[in-house]
Amino acid sequence: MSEPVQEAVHVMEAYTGTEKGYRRAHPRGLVFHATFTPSAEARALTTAEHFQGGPLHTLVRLSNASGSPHAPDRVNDRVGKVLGLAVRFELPSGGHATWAAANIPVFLARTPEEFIQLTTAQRPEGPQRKPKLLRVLGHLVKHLGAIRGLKGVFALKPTPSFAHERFNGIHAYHLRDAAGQRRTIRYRWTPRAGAHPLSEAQAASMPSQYLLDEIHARVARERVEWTLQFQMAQPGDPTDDATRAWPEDRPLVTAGTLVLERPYEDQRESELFVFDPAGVVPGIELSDDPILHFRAKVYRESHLRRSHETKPEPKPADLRQ
Ligand code: HEM
Repeated sequence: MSEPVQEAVHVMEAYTGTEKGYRRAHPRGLVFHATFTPSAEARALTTAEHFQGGPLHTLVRLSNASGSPHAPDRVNDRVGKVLGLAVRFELPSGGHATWAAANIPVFLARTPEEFIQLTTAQRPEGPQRKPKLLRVLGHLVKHLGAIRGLKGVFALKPTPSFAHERFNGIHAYHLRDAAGQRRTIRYRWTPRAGAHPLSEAQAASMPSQYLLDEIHARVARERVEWTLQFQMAQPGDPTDDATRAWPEDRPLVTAGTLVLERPYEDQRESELFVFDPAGVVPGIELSDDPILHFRAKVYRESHLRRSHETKPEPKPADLRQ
C-alpha cells in the first residue's frame, strides 16, 4: 500500500468529485472576518495565547463538505449536508492557531485506513454513478464506528443557515493551565440563533445552492454568533476514537464567543488558507486520536496540490466581495 496520506487524497480525488484547484473536501466556502472573545473560565483552563485577552481578530471559513464545488446544499428535501466551520485565530504575538469543525456529532472512521476503505467502498459506479450497496454494507458490518458516523450524517436536516448549525471539533484535545494541570476536552461551536431545521416543504422551495448567499446577506443585516463550549472529559472517555461521542451529561464550559463581522475582502486569496485542526499553540495539546494527526498531513497535501493547479474562473457565487 502506498503512503496513506497520498492514498487518502487519491481516493478522495477519484471518488468524491473533487476539481482541480479546489480543496479535496469542503471546496465551496466563504471566509469572513470575525471576532473571538474568550471567557474567564477558558483562561483558567489554558495558557493558550488566544484565550488570554480581549477580543481577537479571527478568520472563519464556512463550507459545504461535498467533494465537488458544484454539489447542492442538501442531499434531498429531508436530509441536509455536512457543513464546516473553520477558524484561524490571529495571535497577538504573530502567527495563528487553527481549528476545523463540522456539523456532525462524530466521524465515520477511527483510523486513516478505515477512512480510505470506506471512501473506496462508496465509490460511484455504473451508468447511474452510484455506490454499490452491498460493498458499503460489507464495510459497515465490520466497522461499527462507520455505522455511528453515517447515522449522524443521515440525521442531518436541511438547514436555513449556517447560523443555525452546531459545529463540533470531534477530536479530543488537552488543555494545560498555568499550574501545569492538564484537562481533556472536546470543543463545539453552539449557534446563538439555535437550531431551526427546514421542513420538507420549506426545503423543497430552496434552490440547490443557497447557504453561502444566505450567510452573506445575514451577516450584513444582523449579528451572527456562536458560543464556544468545552465538553469536559471524565476518566475513561475515549480520546483516540472520533467515531464515539462522549455522554451528553459531561459538563460544558463556556469558553468564548465568535461573531462574524464581514466577508473577507479577497475570497480568492483566502482560498489559499489552510485550516489545520492540529494547528494548536502552547496551552493546547493534541490527543492520541489518529484521525486528528492524519488530517494535519492530508490538509497539507491537499493544499500543496490545489495551490499548484489552475482553478477554473470562479462563478459570481464563489467569489464575493
Ligand atoms: C480521515 C479524516 C479526514 C480527511 C482525510 C479529511 C480531508 C480533508 C481535506 C483534504 C480537506 C481540504 C483541506 C485543504 O485543502 O485545505 C478538508 C477540509 C475540511 N475538513 Fe476534513 N478530513 C477528515 C476529517 C474531518 C473531520 C473529522 C472534520 C470535522 C471535525 C473535518 C472538517 C473539515 C473542514 C471544516 C474542512 C474545511 C476547512 C477549510 O475551510 O479550509 N474533516 N478535509
